Amino acid sequence: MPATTEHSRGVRRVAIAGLGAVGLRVAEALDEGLPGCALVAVSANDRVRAAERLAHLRCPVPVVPVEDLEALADIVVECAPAALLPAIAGPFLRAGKTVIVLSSGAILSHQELVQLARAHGGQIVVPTGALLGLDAVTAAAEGDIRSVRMITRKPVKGLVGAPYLVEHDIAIADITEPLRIFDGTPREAAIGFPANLNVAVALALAGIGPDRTRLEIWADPALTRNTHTIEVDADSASFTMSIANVPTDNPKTGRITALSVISYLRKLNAPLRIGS
Ligand SMILES: NC(=O)C1=CN([C@@H]2O[C@H](COP(=O)(O)OP(=O)(O)OC[C@H]3O[C@@H](n4cnc5c(N)ncnc54)[C@H](OP(=O)(O)O)[C@@H]3O)[C@@H](O)[C@H]2O)C=CC1
Ligand SMILES: O=C([O-])CC(=O)C(=O)O
Repeated sequence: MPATTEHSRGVRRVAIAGLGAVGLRVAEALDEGLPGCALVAVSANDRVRAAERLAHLRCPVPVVPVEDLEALADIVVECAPAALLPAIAGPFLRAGKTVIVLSSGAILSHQELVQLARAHGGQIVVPTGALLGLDAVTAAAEGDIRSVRMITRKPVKGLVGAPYLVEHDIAIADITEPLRIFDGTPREAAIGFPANLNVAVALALAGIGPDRTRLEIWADPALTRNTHTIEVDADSASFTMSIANVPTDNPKTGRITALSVISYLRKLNAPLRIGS
C-alpha cells in the first residue's frame, strides 16, 4: 500500500463561526490560500451583512446558522461571542472533529466540552491568540511550575462595559492615571471580563490552572495597545515576556489574534513546522 502523503490526505474543510475582527481576517487568509485548507462556510449574527462582507473574496462561501456548520466542515474556528461556544463546539466535538476556540474564557464554565472531545476523539485547540509564549509555558508545565503571574494593561476603550466594572461600580471613562481595576485569578476574570481576558484563561490552561495563576488588570488612559506581561517561575526556567497588541476595529481585540489562527492552520500541512 502506498504511503499517505500530504497530497493524498485531502483538503481540510474549514468553517468560521463569527465574522468580526478575527473571523473576517481568517476568512480572507483562507480565501487567499492556506495549503491543505479550504474555507467552506461562515456564520454571523446578521447574515445579510456577513454576505456583503464576504463579497470581495475570490470564492465567497455560504453564510449559515451555527447549527448548520458541522455538516459542511472538518474544522470550525470559533470567534463569536463567548456565550455561543457550546452551540458552536458541541456538534463538531460530537463528530470527533476539531474546534479552534478563541473565546477561551468560556471553556472554564463548559468543561463538558472537554469531556465530549475525549469521548468522541475530537480536539479543542486554544491558539496563542493575543498572547505569547504558550509553547514555553506548556513545556515548563511538563516539569514543575512554581508560579505564573500576568499583568494586563489596556486602554480604557478596551475595557469599558465589562461586567466586573459595572458590578463593582468602577468608573474608568475619565481616569487620568493608570488604575488597577482587578487583582485575582483567571477564573474570576473569565466571569468579570468575558470579552477581555481570554488570554489569561489560555495562559492558565497552559500552565498551573485558573485558580493558581495570578492576574492583575490595569486601565491605562495613556495606552493605545492592549499589553500583556507574563512572568513564569519553573524548575526548568524563569521567563518574563511582554506583548503590546495593535488593536483591530474592535478595540478589545488585537490584530495578532487572527494571525495566530492563520499560522495554526498553515502549520497543519506544513512540511517544516516551527513551534509547538
Ligand atoms: N483568545 C484570544 O487571544 C482572543 C479572543 N478573543 C475572543 O474571540 C471572540 C471573537 O472576537 P472578535 O472577532 O474580536 O469579535 P467581534 O465582536 O468582532 O465579532 C463577533 C462575531 O460574532 C458574530 N455573532 C454574533 N452572534 C452570532 C450568532 N448568533 N451566530 C453566529 N455569529 C454570531 C457577530 O456577527 P455580526 O457581524 O453579524 O455582528 C460577529 O461577526 C470573542 O469572544 C473575543 O472575546 C478576542 C481576542 C483575543
Ligand atoms: O484577551 C483578549 O481577549 C484580547 C486581548 O487582551 C488582546 O487582544 O490583547
